[in-house]
Amino acid sequence: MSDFLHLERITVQFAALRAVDEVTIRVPRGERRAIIGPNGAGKTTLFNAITGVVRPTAGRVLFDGRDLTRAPVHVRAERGMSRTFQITNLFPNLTVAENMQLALRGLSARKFSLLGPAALTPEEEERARAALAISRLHARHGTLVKALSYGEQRQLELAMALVAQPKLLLLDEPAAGLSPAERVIVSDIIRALPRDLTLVLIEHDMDLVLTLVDYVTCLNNGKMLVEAPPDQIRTNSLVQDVYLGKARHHA
Ligand SMILES: Nc1ncnc2c1ncn2[C@@H]1O[C@H](COP(=O)(O)OP(=O)(O)OP(=O)(O)O)[C@@H](O)[C@H]1O
Repeated sequence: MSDFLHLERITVQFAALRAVDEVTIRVPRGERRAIIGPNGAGKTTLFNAITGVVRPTAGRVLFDGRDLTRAPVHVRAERGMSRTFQITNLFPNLTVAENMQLALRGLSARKFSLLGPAALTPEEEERARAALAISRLHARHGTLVKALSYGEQRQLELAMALVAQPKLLLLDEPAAGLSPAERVIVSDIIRALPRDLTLVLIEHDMDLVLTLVDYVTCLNNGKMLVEAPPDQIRTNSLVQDVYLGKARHHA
């Protein structure tokens, strides 16, 4: 079977720094993949190269049978990529439902209408309802975003990414800044996502991430360090060295 997402020798150079250095990753359809690595390893830059925020200096991004290396962000979104961000991207003075409506507008040609916000079609209503249900926010649809807990705001970001009905969902540190109880909720939500949805996620919390994914790519200094299933990553001496090495460095 051909790879669903194939990053082929991706290099991203910022002046003298190679933030990503000839990284090749193949993710089959339906796989859940984590990208881990210490601070500055190149995880976010690689994510940005996948979604089109950053143009690789060299290499190719192949997705669902197409070469999207030069495609702009919106074309990748149309082809089925959706992502969440580390920083929150919501409208705090609008309700959950209104934020969902704006996410849907962003996907629709009607976003350029001069006639003001048209009502959602029944099909869009159903998509919003389903995305909120998966993200366990269906009971909060009339709540202002600023009245949500931080964890619920992260759940709403997930719902806004899901409403696009993506084929590939990219999650940028979904558990960052969450309390232990909120982490449990978010990881349960991720675990319960449809199995045919391909997931790539960056996460610093190694204990959490290793329970969520099928396969792990560990980067260090922009380079591929190790690729292995979670149980092998836990005991891998190279991975332990880069994490413990950084921990000693920061101590
Ligand atoms: N736009 C940019 N211009 C210059 N250097 C950059 C830029 N973006 C990232 N870098 C550098 O590239 C390297 C990789 O950064 P990146 O944010 O991809 O790492 P990361 O693994 O996501 O780190 P963290 O876990 O801290 O978020 C770092 O040295 C960073 O300072």
